Amino acid sequence: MEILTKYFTDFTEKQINQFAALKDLYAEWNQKINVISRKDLDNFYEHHVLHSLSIATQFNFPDSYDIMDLGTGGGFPGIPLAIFFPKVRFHLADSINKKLKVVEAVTAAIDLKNVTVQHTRAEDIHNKKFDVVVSRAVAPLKDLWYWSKPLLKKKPVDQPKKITGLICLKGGDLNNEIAESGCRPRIWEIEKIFEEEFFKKKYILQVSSP
Ligand SMILES: C[S@@+](CC[C@H](N)C(=O)[O-])C[C@H]1O[C@@H](n2cnc3c(N)ncnc32)[C@H](O)[C@@H]1O
Repeated sequence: MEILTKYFTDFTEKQINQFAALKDLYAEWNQKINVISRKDLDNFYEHHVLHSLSIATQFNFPDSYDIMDLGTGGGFPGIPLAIFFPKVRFHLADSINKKLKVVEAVTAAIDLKNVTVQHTRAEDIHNKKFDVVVSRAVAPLKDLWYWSKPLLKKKPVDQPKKITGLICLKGGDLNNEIAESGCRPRIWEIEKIFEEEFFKKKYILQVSSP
């Protein structure tokens, strides 16, 4: 937990309690349904929670936002972001239903009211639109953008600064992946935000809505 308060100093008591409860909840649920690797469980707050919250260091989502977490698995980055932005609505979708059982159990246990879940492939959602799609460790940028584009609200012409589009967490050498995607994402190096070794060569990418 200290690694969170090292970088974020304005949590409410409710947020502190919610973040603090996560580790035991995931340790317990992970024995039944594997959503995070055993090794990562030892570094749970750094590898999962802080990594997810890197997005919150660069984007201050307005309360009116609807955000989808595409391929949320056990709830990353969606659950940490939903705790961080308690008035923003988060829709966590995954194609594997049993992982969503973990999301439902965790959100219920910490009384996180701004999260909905959907068992679906992203490409099968046709009746919802979002201000932003977030995603971590799901697919190459090309596929993520292909799936996200129809799910995104159009960028209003009179609000050029509005935060829009696909915001995804990626690692390693991105040159080929970006070239193959045909997108021109904005890129942030997480190692410039958080000093821990884990964040070397990890990036936040944003492709704005058309
Ligand atoms: C490696 S896991 C990552 C889970 C989570 N985002 C995280 O970072 O811990 C990838 C997840 O993406 C989901 N997934 C892959 N393609 C998908 C799609 N087209 N629509 C919805 N979920 C998808 C998989 O079911 C899996 O749970």
